[in-house]
Order: sequence, then C-alpha cells, then structure tokens
Amino acid sequence: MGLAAVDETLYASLTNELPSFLGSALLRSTNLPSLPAVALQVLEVARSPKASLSDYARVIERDPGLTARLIAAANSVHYLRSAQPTQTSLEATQRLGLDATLATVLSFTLFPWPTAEDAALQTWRRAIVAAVVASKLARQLCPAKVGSAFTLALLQDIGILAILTTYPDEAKTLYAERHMPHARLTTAERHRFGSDHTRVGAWLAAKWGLPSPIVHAIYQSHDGFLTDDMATLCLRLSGPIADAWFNPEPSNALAILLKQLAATETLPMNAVEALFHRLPEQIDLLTDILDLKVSVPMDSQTLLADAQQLLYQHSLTLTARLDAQQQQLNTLQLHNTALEVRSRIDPLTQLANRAWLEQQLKEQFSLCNEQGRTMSVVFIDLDHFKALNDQYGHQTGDLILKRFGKTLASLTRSGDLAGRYGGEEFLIILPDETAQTAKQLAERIALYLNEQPMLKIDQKPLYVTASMGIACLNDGNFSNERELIDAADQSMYFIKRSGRRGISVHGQD
Ligand SMILES: Nc1nc2c(ncn2[C@@H]2O[C@H](COP(=O)(O)OP(=O)(O)OP(=O)(O)O)[C@@H](O)[C@H]2O)c(=O)[nH]1
Repeated sequence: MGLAAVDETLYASLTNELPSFLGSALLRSTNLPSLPAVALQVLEVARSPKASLSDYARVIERDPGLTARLIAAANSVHYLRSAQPTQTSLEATQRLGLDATLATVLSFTLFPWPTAEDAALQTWRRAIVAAVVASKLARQLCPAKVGSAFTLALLQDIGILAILTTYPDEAKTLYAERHMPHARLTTAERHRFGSDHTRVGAWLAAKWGLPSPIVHAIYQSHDGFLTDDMATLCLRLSGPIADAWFNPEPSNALAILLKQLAATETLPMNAVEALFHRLPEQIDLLTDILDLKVSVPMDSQTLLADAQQLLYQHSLTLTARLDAQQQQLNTLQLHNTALEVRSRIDPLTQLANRAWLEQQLKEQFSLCNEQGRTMSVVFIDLDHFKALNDQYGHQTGDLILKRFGKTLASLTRSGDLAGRYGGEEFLIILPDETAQTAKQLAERIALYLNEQPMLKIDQKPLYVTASMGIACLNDGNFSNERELIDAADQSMYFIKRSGRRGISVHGQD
C-alpha cells in the first residue's frame, strides 16, 4: 500500500496522537488479516473462470481488511489519476479492473495466532451487521450515500483488528468480555495501549491513503448522535444497533436503545423505528454471511498456499497476455514504420516523393540558414519525354523513369536526397554542397547518360538526355526554400530554351 496517495498532513497529525511504542508496533503489522472463512470464499471466486467484478466486490465487502486494502489500491497514485477517490468495494474493483483486483485480494493475510481469531470473529460480525444497518438507515435518510455508509460502518473498527494483530495475547484478554459496551471498550484500550481503536483505525486508514472522509469518519465513529450529516449519523447509529443485536436478549437491548435514542431530539426517530421493526428480517438475510463463522475445513497454511498458487498462476497468465500484447505492439510498430516509409516513396522510381522532398527541403533550408551552412539543389528535367512516350509507348516511358531513378540513387551519396518532383522532373537536395560541387554531380549524371543507354529496344541502345538547373544558398538572397527551387527551375529552363541537354547554375546563366 506504499503507493497510496497519502494525505501527509493528516497522517502526521494522527501519528502524533499515538503513543510512540504503539505507532512503531503497529507499523510492523502492515496488513489487516482476513478471516480464513472469507479467504476461502475469495479463493472460490478466484478459481471460477466466469467470476465478474461484482462477484469479487460481494465477497470483499464482507471483510474490513480486504475492503480497506482494495480501496487503498484503487486510490493509489497509480490508479487515482484525476478521478474522485473511490469509497466502496464495487467502485474500487471497477477502478482496478479484474487483474489488479485479483492480485490485491489474493495477497490476503491470515491471523498468525489462532488465539486471536475468536475476538477477530466477534469484531468482524459486529462490523458486517453494522455495515448492513448503516446502509439500510442510509437508504431512508440519505439514499445517495448507501454505498459509502456501508463501507464506513464496515471499516469503523479496523483499529481493533490492527490491535489484535499487533498484541494478540493482551488484546484477546481485553476483548474477551463479549458484551462489554463499545464505549467502555475504548476506555479499556486507552488504559492499556494509550490510545483506542478509533484513533488506531483512523491512523491506519490515513497511512494507507484511504480518502480523508473515511479517515475522519473512523476517527469520530464513536462520537454522539448530534450531527447534521445523515451519513455520519447512520455510521454512529450502526455500532450501537449492531451491539444490541448481538446482545443475548436482542429485543430488550433494542428497546432500551430505542428509549435512549428517543431522548435525543435531533434523531429522525421514524427512520430508526422503522429499521428496528424490520431489523430481525434484515439480519436474517445475513445468515448466509454470518454462517461464515463455521469452522473452515482447512488450516491457514493450506489456505495461504492455495492463494499463493492461484496468484502465481494468475501472474503467469498475465505475463503471457502481456507478452502477446507486446508482440502485437511490435508488429503494429513495424507496420507503422513500413507505412511511414511507404508514404515517403515514389512507387515507380523508389526515390523520395514530392511531399517528402518538400518537407526535407524546408527543414534543410532553415537548418542551414540557422547554422550558417550552405546547401544546393539540382533540378533535372528529362528531355523530349513526350516524344519518347509517343514513339515507344507509355510503359517504355515508365521503364526509363525507373532506370533513371536507379541511376540517381547510385550517383548520390547517403547525406543527399534524390527524389521525383513530378512526371519526368527530378530534384536532388545536397546539404553542405556549393554550386561548384553540385555542378560536379550534375556533370557525373550527364556523363552517365551520355555513356549508358537507359534501355535497349530491338538491340538498339536508347539514350536519354536531361536539362539541369542548379541553385546554391550562397548565391542568392533566398528568403525561403521555394525561392531556391524556383531559381534552380529557372536555370533548368534556361537550358531547355538553349536547346536542352546541359547544366546551368543560378547566377552564372
Ligand atoms: N511514361 C510516363 N510518362 C510520363 C510520366 N509522367 C509524365 N510523363 C510524360 O512526360 C511528358 C512530359 O512532356 P513535356 O512536359 O511536354 O516535356 P517533354 O516532352 O519532356 O519536353 P521538354 O521537357 O521540353 O524536353 C508528358 O508526355 C507526360 O505524359 C510517367 O509517370 N510515365
């Protein structure tokens, strides 16, 4: 739970309230143990391949330790993002998703000391009845807060579980007196440990990063009934009502409680009375849950081992799934790279296409300008191409363009970029080259075209010629890359007008 988005100020002030010996002893028992019976149910759900998030939520919300754990995980910095903090098990499972829920609940711990289990069972039964009572009351008094009223009541006594885990023997004696009123319990705890379970519970909740309303509610869970906040009232009523229910004579105890409550003027007695009348049937519905107390036909070691095994299997499946996803991602990335490359290439000549040429030219132009470097461009237009097409057919024309593309690729260096600008026009971008070195390249191209036929038709060599124009950044006052290309284009036209087949350099025409 170290990842929880802890409210440091709240945590620090609650830590200050605990005697230091208690604080450091509690720090050693990090997880609240679950009852073996609940653990067994968790395992059952985890084994079922069809288990849904609400199946998990239903089991988890029967256990204060697991509920606190899950809400803390869902509110950890990893999952919280900008969302509201979760307040109930169902919200927490929905935020975490199936995998993280499973991993969280399967790492439950159990009471290492069986002697403490009785007292824990008692606390747990009170917590669950209080939770049901709080949610029933909330349904009438503040229907929007039914879920959080349930969780608050369930968690109100987590301090007892923490004390039991930390001081099993002493706590067992302290909590052995079954029907000691809860108010007296806090006095006895303060006497023995210098603090009580409301302080310890609130401190734990703050330490785990549970939302601060939950921390405050636990802290004040045993305060009086004078409050305007209906959810708080539901929580504070839930404990005494649960206590009355567990009294050997519930009807009497409830009647006495009702009488006491009637004296408190602010209480909505209608709602409380209505609940009292229906309480027996409500609690009857809980029998299946409360039956969890029947002894588990397994020892704790086996349960833990089972959970570890399931957790291990789960992480294996998870790893396999992650591997598969990674593979898909790699394929997708390769596919994207291939698509990206393809989007820059002219399919006929396999040189850069016009869009890529223009983008690169723009980048190089501003880079060279910024860094005080030079660059040149060579604009090439094949001569009499229409006539070639007309005489030998379009397909032959294509083949010539393809061969010429290969020629350019073989004559340029790796830092240069040769591309097809359109039709039978080509452009070469030459970073760091002056007009003079650009001209040397143009001359090499011209020489190649002179010497090498592009094709042989009926054994007869077919030569092509080109008109080329060169412009260099150093040789003009070019304010953008377009002006540089235009200058090279104009030089090329100068050659066309002068009879074709030749090279012209801007500024030297
Ligand atoms: N085979 C083929 N021909 C193309 C392609 N793209 C453009 N052309 C042809 O290239 C010819 C260009 O004609 P013009 O612009 O008149 O130029 P030219 O005939 O080369 O004459 P000059 O440039 O003045 O020497 C047109 O007939 C276009 O159809 C192509 O991808 N394949």
